[in-house]
Amino acid sequence: MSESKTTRITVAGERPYDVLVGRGLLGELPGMLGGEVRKVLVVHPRALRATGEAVREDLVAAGYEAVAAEVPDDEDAKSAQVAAFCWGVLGQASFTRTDAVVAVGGGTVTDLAGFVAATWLRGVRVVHVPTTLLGMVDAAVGGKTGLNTAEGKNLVGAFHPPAGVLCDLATLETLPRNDLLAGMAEVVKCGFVADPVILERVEADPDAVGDHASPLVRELVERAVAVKADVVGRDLRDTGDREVLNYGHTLGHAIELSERFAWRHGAAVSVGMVFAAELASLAGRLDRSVVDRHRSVLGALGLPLTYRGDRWPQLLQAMGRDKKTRGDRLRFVVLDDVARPTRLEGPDPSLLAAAYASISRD
Ligand SMILES: NC(=O)c1ccc[n+]([C@@H]2O[C@H](COP(=O)([O-])OP(=O)(O)OC[C@H]3O[C@@H](n4cnc5c(N)ncnc54)[C@H](O)[C@@H]3O)[C@@H](O)[C@H]2O)c1
Ligand SMILES: O=C(O)C(=O)C[C@@H](O)[C@H](O)[C@H](O)COP(=O)(O)O
Ligand SMILES: [Zn+2]
Repeated sequence: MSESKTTRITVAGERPYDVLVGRGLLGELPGMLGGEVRKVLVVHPRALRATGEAVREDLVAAGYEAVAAEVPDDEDAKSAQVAAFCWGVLGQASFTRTDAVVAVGGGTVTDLAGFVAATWLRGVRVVHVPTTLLGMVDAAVGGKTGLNTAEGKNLVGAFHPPAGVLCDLATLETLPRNDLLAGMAEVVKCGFVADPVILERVEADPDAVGDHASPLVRELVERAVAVKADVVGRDLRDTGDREVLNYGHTLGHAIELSERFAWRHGAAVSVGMVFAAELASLAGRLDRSVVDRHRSVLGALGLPLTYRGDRWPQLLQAMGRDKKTRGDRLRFVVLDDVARPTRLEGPDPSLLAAAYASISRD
């Protein structure tokens, strides 16, 4: 894990692909696009206009016909309207099945661009260039794509693995600290469900976690990508093992809807993990010390641990639309211990209310 070299993590599957972690990785883009590609759509958010344009110009200089699609920042990118705008650009430029999409941005942009690539002509190649920590450690890896609807988070989507992922750590230089720390919620998630060393590293030096240039951040990116690559390599389509990556998301996604998508995803997942830990403890499965550890690790990163008490009825309704729900039976990823994830199926409503009471505030 040296600072100068590039780390390659391969994701297994029908078409294995590489996630590269390092600095100055854009030169790898043509290799990841593959020999057949002639046209490339570069999808980027408004905030990254200069970066998106630089990527487009590099591709033109490398002999591609490259066009850009600038999309809104944040969750506004993940809508059917924005996907339709991208389809329009692809259609106007006559993209064929041997052409490709490149996503340059955070998780919202990789989710959108991945969905556009999954649906254009029923599937063209996509390469992700994540520019947020969350994008690098989670959203760009694994092939889940998604759009939000008025009723909830990621309710529309497809499984469409990328041809490759370039995690260029230099892009984190401009990322606001709050966004870096929100992304760390997903890193901590990987620690709780699979890799306890992540938790030990964060506990040992929480200040370094907020410094994008620290070697610790690089190690955490590599560890989290390794966890995700291992899980999605075994269960791309979320039929079993992959559910563990949804730890904290049942309540987390409901909070995002309740906040009309104004909260960062990682912040909502942070509260969701504390809730899941309390639930597991009340169900007699998880030791209190591990619940306390959730609060101390996430709290040390300045992530939220509580949510509004008055929103419980709406949250409960939104959780009914979670993808793990079967019929009217809510299902939660919970822990028996650190790195021992399991499921809690159809918990009693009083248990859910008690767990929520322990994380709610006025
Ligand atoms: N598909 C998956 O497996 C998966 C996994 C985890 C999260 N997600 C999704 O990812 C999304 C969250 O992603 P996110 O936290 O990256 O949010 P985001 O994409 O909204 O990015 C956060 C903000 O940072 C800006 N930004 C991006 N890169 C920047 C940079 N280098 N410098 C300065 N500003 C920059 C963006 O324009 C945006 O305003 C959610 O929609 C979530 O559902 C998907
Ligand atoms: O990759 C997965 O699987 C995950 O659950 C990772 C999550 O961090 C991510 O937020 C994902 O988009 C949630 O998926 P969903 O199926 O609950 O929409
Ligand atoms: Zn997530």
